[in-house]
Amino acid sequence: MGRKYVFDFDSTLTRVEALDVLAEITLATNPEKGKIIEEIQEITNLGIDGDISFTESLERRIRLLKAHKNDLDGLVGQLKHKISKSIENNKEFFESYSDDIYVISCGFKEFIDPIVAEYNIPGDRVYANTFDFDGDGNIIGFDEENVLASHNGKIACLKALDLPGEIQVIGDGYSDYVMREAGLAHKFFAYTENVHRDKAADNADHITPNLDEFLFINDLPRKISYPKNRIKILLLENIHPHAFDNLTEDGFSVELLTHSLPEDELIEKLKGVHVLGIRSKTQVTRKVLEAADKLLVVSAFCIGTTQIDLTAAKENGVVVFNAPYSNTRSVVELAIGQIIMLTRSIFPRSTEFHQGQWNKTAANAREVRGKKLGIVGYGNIGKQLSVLAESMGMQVYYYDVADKLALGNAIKCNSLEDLLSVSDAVSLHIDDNPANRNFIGERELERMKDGAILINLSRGFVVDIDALVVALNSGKLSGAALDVFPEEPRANGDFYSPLQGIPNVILTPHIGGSTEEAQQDIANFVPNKIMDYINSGNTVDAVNFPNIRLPRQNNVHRFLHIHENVPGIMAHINEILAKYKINITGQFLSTDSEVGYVITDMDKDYNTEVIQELKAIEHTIKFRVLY
Ligand SMILES: NC(=O)c1ccc[n+]([C@@H]2O[C@H](COP(=O)([O-])OP(=O)(O)OC[C@H]3O[C@@H](n4cnc5c(N)ncnc54)[C@H](O)[C@@H]3O)[C@@H](O)[C@H]2O)c1
Ligand SMILES: O=C(O)CC[C@@H](O)C(=O)O
Repeated sequence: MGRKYVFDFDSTLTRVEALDVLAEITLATNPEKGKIIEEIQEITNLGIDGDISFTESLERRIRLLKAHKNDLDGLVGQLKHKISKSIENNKEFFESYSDDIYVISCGFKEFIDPIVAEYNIPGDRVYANTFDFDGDGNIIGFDEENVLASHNGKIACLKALDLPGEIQVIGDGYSDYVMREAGLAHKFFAYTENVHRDKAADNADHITPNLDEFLFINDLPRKISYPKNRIKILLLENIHPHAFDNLTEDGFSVELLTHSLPEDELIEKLKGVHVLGIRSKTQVTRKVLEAADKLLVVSAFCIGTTQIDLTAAKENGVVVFNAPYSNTRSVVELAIGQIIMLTRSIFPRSTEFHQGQWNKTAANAREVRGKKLGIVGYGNIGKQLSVLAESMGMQVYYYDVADKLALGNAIKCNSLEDLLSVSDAVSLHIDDNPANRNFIGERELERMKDGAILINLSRGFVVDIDALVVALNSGKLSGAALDVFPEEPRANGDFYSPLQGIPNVILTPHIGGSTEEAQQDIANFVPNKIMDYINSGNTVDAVNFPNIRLPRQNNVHRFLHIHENVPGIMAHINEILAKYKINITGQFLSTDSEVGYVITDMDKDYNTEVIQELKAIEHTIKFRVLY
């Protein structure tokens, strides 16, 4: 007398409408294939939404299909590979609840039975239409006596079944919903994993984006403890749409905003959000991190992370990732372009021309070949610039606070002063450490060669802008290119800089890393880090957290425990695990001076009360269960 689960087949158990797949098979060589398939899909949708009678929809489609009995084997073969992802992942539910699961479909038993048999659903619990064949095996129609061939046939079918207990219907179409409307089912779950039909969703008791959510709501056995659609991701600052696609494809609920948000709005928007994605504008302050009680990850879809309070993030158990390499080549290419443009005084010539002036002159126009380029910060960007600049015939000098090996013929300088005094062009590529504020000021500019050029593609606060204005106006420097500024706006619009209007100064709005290639690469790299952490607990490449690379584990449960790094926590965790007689199959610990991160893998069967005890350990920051 327990609960019964009534599943639809097409677009619910499978990702597709089976007759559409059959059409692809039977019309493979038909020159009108595209048109006919479109027509079939239109008719399917009209039938599903109840806009034409189902019988009519079926008759019209079968006529267009021109299918043969032999085509059905091919169809079944293809459908086996088109089972909905979350259905495939939750075979355990179909095994454990086999006796309570029914399929009521307006499709055909000839292809449904062999598919659902693999999910423990026998043919006698599959209610569907059957084909009529002629003597040569051609499909010429269907059994018109079957109630499922008629309008609202599912209602008649379920009524005739007269199932005891609570009945829950899971389907994507209006014909599934009507069983609930007719009072024959207790609940209707609109299944939107493959298709979102407004009419079904609007009338549903629950919208279930996958089977995980359905099983979670009903507390049924399932592959993952917490459905991914419940994990909310907020992406700000116009992050490349590939990131949205990658994360939604993995099942997360993602919201994409084009701009950054100020502190108060961010706090409000982060309510219930588990992952925040930003670029360089959004300030993720301590106040934001302390208010965001659900937040697990902040991801910088760029290199710099000083916009995030990394210490506060760590103290709140929030892991921070970035993309340290993806946009480096784009920055280097821009730097090369700027070195050439400034050395040739191209921008003044271009500006004059735009104003109607033809000024053909060689004054202040030089080749870069043989000139000396001083690179400050010989990291991922500085080193690549070194190689490209050398290949253009420049002599490269570099200075870095860390000991860095020279690439090619580059010459290491022992002090910044040495580099400044020798370079015709100085390019800044130091990191965003706050100690680098006003790194280049009046004194450093004074040390530069007369007529040299300065390029800053690192961080705005690194250069004292007022001092630079003086150096440019006095002719001490012959040009400059700036892509980054001490204060940058949150969104596109008006912007003022005292550098505006000074000749031979190239100003760009922080676009060093803004190329299609870089943004696409970031949109693949960072979501992988997010998914790796959320799905398995990996913190490899986290910028503020002890790094753990976990082995892939099958058929285990995983506890993730983040705590303040004080003595005795590990022992305490293991005491509790021992008390509950938990069979540990793997345990990993990584700490830094502030936090400890312990991952424990264990056999699947355990007393869930252990979770409350582990959460209650003093100094616990965050606790998660994965399986
Ligand atoms: N304009 C853009 O759109 C854009 C795009 C990407 C990166 N960036 C910025 O470019 C900078 C460099 O990026 P990266 O990936 O090469 O970083 P990186 O960390 O690989 O390299 C930075 C190097 O600077 C050195 N350094 C730091 N402070 C120094 C100092 N005071 N004196 C000398 N050397 C110092 C470090 O030791 C390191 O080797 C970062 O600030 C980054 O945020 C800007
Ligand atoms: O794309 C951005 O917003 C920032 C680019 C750059 O400054 C970085 O830190 O990678």
